Amino acid sequence: MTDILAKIAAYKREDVADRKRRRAFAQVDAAAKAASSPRGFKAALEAGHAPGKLSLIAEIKKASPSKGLIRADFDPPALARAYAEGGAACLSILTDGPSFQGADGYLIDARAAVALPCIRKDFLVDPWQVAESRALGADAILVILAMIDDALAADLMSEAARLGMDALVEVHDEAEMERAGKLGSTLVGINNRDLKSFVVDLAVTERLAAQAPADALLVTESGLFVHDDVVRMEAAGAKAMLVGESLMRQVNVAAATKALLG
Ligand SMILES: O=P(O)(O)OC[C@@H](O)[C@@H](O)c1c[nH]c2ccccc12
Repeated sequence: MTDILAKIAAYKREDVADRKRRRAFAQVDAAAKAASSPRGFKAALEAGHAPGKLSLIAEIKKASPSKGLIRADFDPPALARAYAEGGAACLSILTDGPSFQGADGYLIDARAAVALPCIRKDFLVDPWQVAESRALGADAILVILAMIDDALAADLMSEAARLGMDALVEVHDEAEMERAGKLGSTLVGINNRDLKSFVVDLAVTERLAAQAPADALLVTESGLFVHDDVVRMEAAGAKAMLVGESLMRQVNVAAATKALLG
């Protein structure tokens, strides 16, 4: 059986080919350059952490392949405002439709509702998508090393830099952490979830943090539910955290965000 990442990569390549047929690169690039200025995603994470406090990237996610529907009452601008009120430093917005019930419009609408920097949470397999992300207003992109080779990762990162965006380079094991270092990543996310098996284990961050590039800002991703998890991840060396499900399941998202931050 092919894993979910391979399946997603296959439909993304088709989707990008289709989008490229409908829109020339020059058009996307012009839209990227005309978009609202990047808000400084990494800078906001740096400014937001202190001893005893991790910066929060709060995720707007309706559904996922591992959990199915997570939140039925789904209003991205209202969620963005609740996260901002709760103390998030940045937002993450899923734009992938087939697996996460996301949409490009959710990024546009959530970002317009707040002043926080936003990362487009999607699966990038072509530099064309980086300019598209900026055109949608994204302040950062996600580079999932489990999905692509180093040459493509380097292309995505340089395209992000060209457009003034940060790149969050996501790793899940030692080999990927080594690749992140060689790529010169300064914003590294350790995903506690194995995207192939969906197994989540906070010990992944504890195991890999020590191997992170010395000058990188370390983000722990996935599977954080309570403040004790946050304390544990800070002790492991994380400076920021990416949290979706546990906050998306709450009725009062602002209060839950404050409680998680402690
Ligand atoms: O909902 P969680 O367990 O708090 O996880 C959030 C985030 O880390 C997760 O959505 C994520 C991390 N990397 C990804 C890559 C693609 C899609 C989703 C993700």
